[in-house]
Amino acid sequence: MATAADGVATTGADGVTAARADGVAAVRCTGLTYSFGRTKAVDGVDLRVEPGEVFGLLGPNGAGKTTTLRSITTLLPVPPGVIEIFGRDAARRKMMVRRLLGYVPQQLSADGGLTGRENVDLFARVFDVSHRERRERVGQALEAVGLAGAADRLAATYSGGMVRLLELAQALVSAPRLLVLDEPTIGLDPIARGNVWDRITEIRSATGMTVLVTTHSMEEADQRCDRLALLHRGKVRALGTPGELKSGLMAHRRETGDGETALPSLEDVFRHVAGGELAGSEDERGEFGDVRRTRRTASRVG
Ligand SMILES: Nc1ncnc2c1ncn2[C@@H]1O[C@H](COP(=O)(O)OP(=O)(O)OP(=O)(O)O)[C@@H](O)[C@H]1O
Repeated sequence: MATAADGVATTGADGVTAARADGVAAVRCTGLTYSFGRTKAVDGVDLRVEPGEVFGLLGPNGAGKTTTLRSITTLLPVPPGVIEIFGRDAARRKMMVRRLLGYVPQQLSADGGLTGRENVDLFARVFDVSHRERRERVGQALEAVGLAGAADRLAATYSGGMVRLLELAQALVSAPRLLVLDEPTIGLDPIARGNVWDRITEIRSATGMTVLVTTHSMEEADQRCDRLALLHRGKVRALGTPGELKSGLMAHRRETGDGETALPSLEDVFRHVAGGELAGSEDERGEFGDVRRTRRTASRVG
């Protein structure tokens, strides 16, 4: 199984290989550590996300995924030399780094009392999109996520899937090079989930944008991500393409002769890596697979 945090993806958008030639990573974390009081949320994470890839961060509840994303997006303070975004130090050049990023947090970032267009326009102003370009960029972002027809309706009337797409448009309006998504499909039904991912995939293909995403869905991770890192208790426990992770576990099983010969699933890999903690779905830290959380994006807009 691939465990080195500096592994290189073998799959990705057409632009990836060329973009890698200059050796500058989209995201590079070196020994990222972050504590909340006595809780070490992230504990020495090394990560390298290549330009143009869809990189998934997985792990049980409390593994440190959101803290990692919030550090990368400069929302949490990190010392110089720990995080670089496209070669820029996130601590020393915070504003420059922020201009390269689009971020869709877990928490609701759309205002139900505004129309879809007004919501996206608000983000365009916050991200300092020039007045001259703003109208066109807002229209393009709404078009890219398939909300052009609903743009002038109040967001409060949107379905949960439409709200998530609106939040995606908000993050896209500044034309970021790195799109950071914290559980973009949580609380959505399978059709809405597929729709959100289809849009992300289309936009990535059209722009060559790098996507860093957290998800609890093994299926999404397997089908939609070029490479994955499994976080557990604040550390990277496994890293590689979905295929590498699965074949790595299969090879390990053969070596240890545990009798299981079928190709493991991604969930098997994570159970193997995180051990018994993933088994009890009632355990707050161990919950995995389909998260049975009650958060619903639509009701949050209300
Ligand atoms: N603001 C905070 N104050 C105190 N502790 C926090 C805070 N945010 C996170 N933590 C703790 O840090 C650890 C990592 O949390 P984090 O939210 O990064 O995990 P996660 O993998 O994103 O979990 P989830 O899948 O539930 O979103 C947990 O133990 C959590 O309780």
